[in-house]
Amino acid sequence: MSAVMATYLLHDEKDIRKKAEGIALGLTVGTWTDLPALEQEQLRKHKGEVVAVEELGESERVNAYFGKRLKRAIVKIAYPTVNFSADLPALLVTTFGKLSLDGEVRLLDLEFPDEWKRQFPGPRFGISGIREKVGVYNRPLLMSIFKGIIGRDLAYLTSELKKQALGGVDLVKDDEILFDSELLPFEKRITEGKAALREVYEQTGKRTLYAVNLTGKTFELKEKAKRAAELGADVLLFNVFAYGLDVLQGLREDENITVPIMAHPAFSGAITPSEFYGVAPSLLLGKLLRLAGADFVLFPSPYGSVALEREQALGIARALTDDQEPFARAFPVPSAGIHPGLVPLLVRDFGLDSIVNAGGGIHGHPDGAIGGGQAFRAAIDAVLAGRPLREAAVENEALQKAIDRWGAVEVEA
Ligand SMILES: CSCCC(=O)C(=O)COP(=O)(O)O
Ligand SMILES: [Mg+2]
Repeated sequence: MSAVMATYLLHDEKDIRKKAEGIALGLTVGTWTDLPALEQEQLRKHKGEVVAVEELGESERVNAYFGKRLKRAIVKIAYPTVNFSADLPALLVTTFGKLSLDGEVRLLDLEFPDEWKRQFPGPRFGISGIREKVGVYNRPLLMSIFKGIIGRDLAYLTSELKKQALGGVDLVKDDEILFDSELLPFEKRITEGKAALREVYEQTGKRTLYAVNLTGKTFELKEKAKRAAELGADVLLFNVFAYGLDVLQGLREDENITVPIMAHPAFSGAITPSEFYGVAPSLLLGKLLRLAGADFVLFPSPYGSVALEREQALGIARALTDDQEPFARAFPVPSAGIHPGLVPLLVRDFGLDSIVNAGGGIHGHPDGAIGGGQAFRAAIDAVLAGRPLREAAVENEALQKAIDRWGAVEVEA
């Protein structure tokens, strides 16, 4: 029988096995033992199965509602795929729909049969396709984020874009809080942004991509994205958790929108952080975003200003890049509060196939965005050459200034 396996963390259930059986039945056929034999036979192929129950110790933290630590157990339940259609809303409602409202229960993972998974698109471009677009194959990519753009005009945007590109970044993205305005209309950001980046390319030979924020009402997004594709947009930034995973998939699958998609984690913090509730980050930001078709996924790094536990951040990156999956690999983009002095940690943890991404760490450089980009590029080169940042900074003024400002973390070889 083809089934999706869900792994949950349950808390403080007096009889965990009974609770697990209740979930498996409640989310599939309803009652079971009270049914006549014939009905049981008819419903057998639809019935959820409790596959494992493993009791653990107490929770790490005190639960705010109960005011105490809670007993925990891992429970695995198999849901027959015959019960639901091959789309993410059906999957989520089956495995964690009303269950997400039912006390201290957290969804840790979903495992899919291969043939079921293959009904999803995965990233259109993935890591290798994006590398081809920027022509960079041998190092982590560098991305900067527009800051201080709200309330400015197109002339300001393009001059800031040029500075970031001149600093040597591979991509520049809109901040996720930049929405369309009269001063900064969507289509003009694409066309004028492209022209600005072409100028820099002609001057330096360095190609830089611009990720424009695709925003607005859900049912207008596709037309807007199609127009972006016609205008030659490089990348679409997308606040996927404000819209839903299925909207991302809809954009990815549209053959008139052959533009890479960069998923931003805004709003996912409403779902992932609790030890007791919600969905594990590796599943939501890793496995499901890749399944739905994100080419890049931003998430909080373990070191910056909005930190995620290291194991959780690594779990997201693993889910995005695991080469056993039948999908293109997606770029992990650990973000928030990143400065050049953190590059050794980022490369140690996320490797070459990742993106170093910074807003304040680029624009806050004493020499502005050009110096910021140069400092990051020098830091990346130093780490790949196995050199301590402070040693490399002796020959690189931009890196030295960044270290003077933010410090540097060295990592044991
Ligand atoms: C929480 S991951 C997204 C990071 C982000 O959107 C951002 O603007 C980071 O900016 P910073 O100045 O902290 O690099
Ligand atoms: Mg941001």
